[in-house]
Amino acid sequence: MFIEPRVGNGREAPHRGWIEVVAGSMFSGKTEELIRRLNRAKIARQRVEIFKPSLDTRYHEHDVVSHNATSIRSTPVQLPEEMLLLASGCDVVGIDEAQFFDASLVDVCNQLANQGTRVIVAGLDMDYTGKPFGPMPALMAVAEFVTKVNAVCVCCGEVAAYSFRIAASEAQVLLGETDSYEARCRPCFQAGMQEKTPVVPRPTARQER
Ligand SMILES: Nc1ncnc2c1ncn2[C@@H]1O[C@H](COP(=O)(O)OP(=O)(O)O)[C@@H](O)[C@H]1O
Ligand SMILES: Cc1cn([C@H]2C[C@H](O)[C@@H](COP(=O)(O)O)O2)c(=O)[nH]c1=O
Ligand SMILES: [Zn+2]
Repeated sequence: MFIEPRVGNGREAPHRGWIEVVAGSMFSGKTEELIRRLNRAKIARQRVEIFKPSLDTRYHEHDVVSHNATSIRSTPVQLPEEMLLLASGCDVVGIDEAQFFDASLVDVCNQLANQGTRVIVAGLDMDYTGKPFGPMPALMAVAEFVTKVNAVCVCCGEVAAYSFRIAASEAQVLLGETDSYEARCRPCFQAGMQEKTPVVPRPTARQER
């Protein structure tokens, strides 16, 4: 479990701004962990703002909702820059589904942290092909704290770090849940990807000539 960092060393003015990233596959508990940290900040009477990309309307227009139905009020935004205005005066900013934002999210998070805001970002580290997703790798590089969470493989019960797409689309962005994705461990993900790869017939000796 993530323990909230203490600020300052007692000898100088404490510095409060930093970036935390919660990354992992689908169903790994990223949103639950984000909500847990934000609720604790609220209990500590800190001013909290939560954002999500406006394209993610799967469960609710305004709420961030986990697969386990826990939820928290959020503001959908199209561009990361909108957060700078909307979050002015906040102690803590939470961002869910960060993989859907463009690269400017990294600058925006840095700006917020530099001005003293605690920024907590949750998102998919990899897309359905196993490639790094959107601004997530860059955010993990600049963050002070990175928590990687895993799901349970639906095929074998092992630790699942991959989101395997069972729907037919090859677009990088395809909103969905268990209808379109499965949490899978490395071997089960690889096996599934191999099954998807079309078999190219080997040329016969006659065709090779
Ligand atoms: N394969 C799975 N592995 C782990 N949790 C799962 C799985 N399928 C469904 N869940 C549920 O999803 C919850 C996590 O949801 P959520 O926080 O929304 O994950 P994420 O944001 O990473 O997609 C778990 O507490 C559990 O109830
Ligand atoms: C792997 C993958 C996922 N998506 C979509 C599917 C869901 O709508 C979100 C992830 O939500 P979660 O809170 O992490 O479960 O992302 C996608 O568009 N492309 C992908 O490759
Ligand atoms: Zn498996």
